[in-house]
Amino acid sequence: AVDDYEKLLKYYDVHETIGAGGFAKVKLATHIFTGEKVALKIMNKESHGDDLPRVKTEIDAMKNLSHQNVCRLYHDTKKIFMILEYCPGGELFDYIIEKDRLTEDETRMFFRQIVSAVAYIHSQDYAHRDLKPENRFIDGDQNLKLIDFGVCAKPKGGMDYHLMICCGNPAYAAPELIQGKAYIGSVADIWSTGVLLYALMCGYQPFDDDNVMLMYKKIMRGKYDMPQMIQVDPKRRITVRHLLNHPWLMQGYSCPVEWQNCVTEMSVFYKWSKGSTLHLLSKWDYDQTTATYLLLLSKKSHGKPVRLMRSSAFGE
Ligand SMILES: O=C(Nc1ccc2c(c1)CCNCC2)c1ccc(-c2cn[nH]c2)cc1OCc1ccccc1
Repeated sequence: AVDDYEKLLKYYDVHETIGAGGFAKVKLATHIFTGEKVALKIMNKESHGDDLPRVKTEIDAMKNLSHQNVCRLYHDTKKIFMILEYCPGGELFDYIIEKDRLTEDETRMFFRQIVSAVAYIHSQDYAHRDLKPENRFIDGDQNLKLIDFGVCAKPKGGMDYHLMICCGNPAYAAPELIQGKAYIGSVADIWSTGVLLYALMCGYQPFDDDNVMLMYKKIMRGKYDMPQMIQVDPKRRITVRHLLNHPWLMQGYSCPVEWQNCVTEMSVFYKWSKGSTLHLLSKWDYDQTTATYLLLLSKKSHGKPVRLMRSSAFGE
């Protein structure tokens, strides 16, 4: 690990430690060639590397996920050091605490980003399984970034495959998950996202109790009439697709939540498979495909919707 660290110092200036958790500590760093700030996550010695499946799960997942609301992994060295997207806003959890609770408009602004990230990872056949405010960081432009894919699942049999492992924070865990039943990861993610929405709006969790068993009873009871996300019956729970254009989420916005990243947006727009889109892009022919992709990236970096239109519907 020491020589790995030495190698890292050729490319990054490492600064102070800003956070330390169970598995790792996080230091601020600067990527020397670009001058861009990054976060350096260092796995703890004893729990380092591949003998901890969680680290491998997290790194493999982050390598397959590229989205404006998912924290980017830029570089990993043999599962000990991870160079990650810089999120100076810290945890959404702390943000809610210090603001007590958010206005409806601010909640909607954040929640659209939360739903966008969930829709995207589900479209890539990943279920996060530990969605909570602590796993959302705010970057320098008030964008939310989803982190911690340590317990995520990419079921071999696709998203309808039933999972068994019970994981995540009980306060955000779906009823079917805490009952130890076989559950569908993406459906359980919707429950957690519903609990998160409640916490954003109210400043406290819907099902809370110091006694975990009493909390479980509250979760099982459901306690709300006409719920769509914290719906106890997983079969009747709203799907993320229906969330994207839910009236409450559309209020004040002209369009449904964009969840595609640039490649998926292009493949849908051109009606190409993801594979051939990636192939055409990797040729860098500097033809209209290259232009479309680079201009879409530029739109995204300026916080504009990651969307392509056939007609000149963008006005001026
Ligand atoms: O960039 C990150 N954090 C971060 C960077 C700068 C600042 C702050 C925080 C807040 C504290 N004041 C200084 C400004 C940052 C990025 C990615 C990840 C990460 C991605 N997968 N796993 C971890 C973790 C990060 O941090 C952890 C943290 C540190 C202090 C508090 C809150 C959170």
